[in-house]
Amino acid sequence: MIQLKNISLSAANGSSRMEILKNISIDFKKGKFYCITGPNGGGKTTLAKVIMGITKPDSGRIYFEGEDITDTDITERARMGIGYAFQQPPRFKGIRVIDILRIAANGDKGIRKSLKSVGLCPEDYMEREVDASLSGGEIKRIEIATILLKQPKAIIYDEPEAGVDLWSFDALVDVIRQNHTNNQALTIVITHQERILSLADEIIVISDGEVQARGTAEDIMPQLKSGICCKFRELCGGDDYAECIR
Ligand SMILES: Nc1ncnc2c1ncn2[C@@H]1O[C@H](COP(=O)(O)OP(=O)(O)OP(=O)(O)O)[C@@H](O)[C@H]1O
Repeated sequence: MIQLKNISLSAANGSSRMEILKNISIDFKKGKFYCITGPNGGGKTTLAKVIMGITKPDSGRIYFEGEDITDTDITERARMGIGYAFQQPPRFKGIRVIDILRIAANGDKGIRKSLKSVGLCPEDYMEREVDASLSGGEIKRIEIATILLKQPKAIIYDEPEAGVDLWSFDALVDVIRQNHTNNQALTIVITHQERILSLADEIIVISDGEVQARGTAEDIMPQLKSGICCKFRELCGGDDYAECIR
């Protein structure tokens, strides 16, 4: 459904250039649940931004449902049915929560339900502005409600757990899982959380701009836990993965 072919990207680093993504090729299949994990700074968010059309790769091609979308931007990709929940969602001063939900839903249908599904009381939030007054966890949940209303064919969540309290986290994981089961959308979650990783049909480990390992949760989880996953032992100095990313 989404195919990445030989994606490379570098950025200026003083007088030289730093390779952020190194020749990444991944074929994300329709209806599957993927998790992308790996150490901080490994290239996960950059890869998500390349898929969404926020960042253009130096080389390589991106395909969606067989169509080459490399030269399209985020608006076109969203229109085609690719949704992205930012690691740090943007804020819009002067725009109310209900306004962005209405745009997503193309009307009022399902708005209240979507807010409730992410654990927010509609009465408390619909008239609030999507500005700095919302906490990190609140804006993250509102963004997820927006994306679920759009019902994209493919959804990328960038660390949905970030800033969300433990109790709400459990509910949020259920929302992501249920949406995946009900809509059979392609789901890609960038995460460090074992609870989400364990839901994956496939886990892709990205470190140092490269795919270091991939496989089922059954295959990869024990490797992540014992720190023997490819370069992790080297990166962690022998500590286990959980310690490495803490
Ligand atoms: N525009 C840029 N210019 C220079 N360096 C960049 C740029 N964007 C990303 N980087 C660097 O590329 C590397 C990968 O960043 P990225 O945000 O993709 O990592 P990540 O795996 O998502 O990390 P985290 O788990 O902390 O979210 C980092 O070293 C980051 O500093």
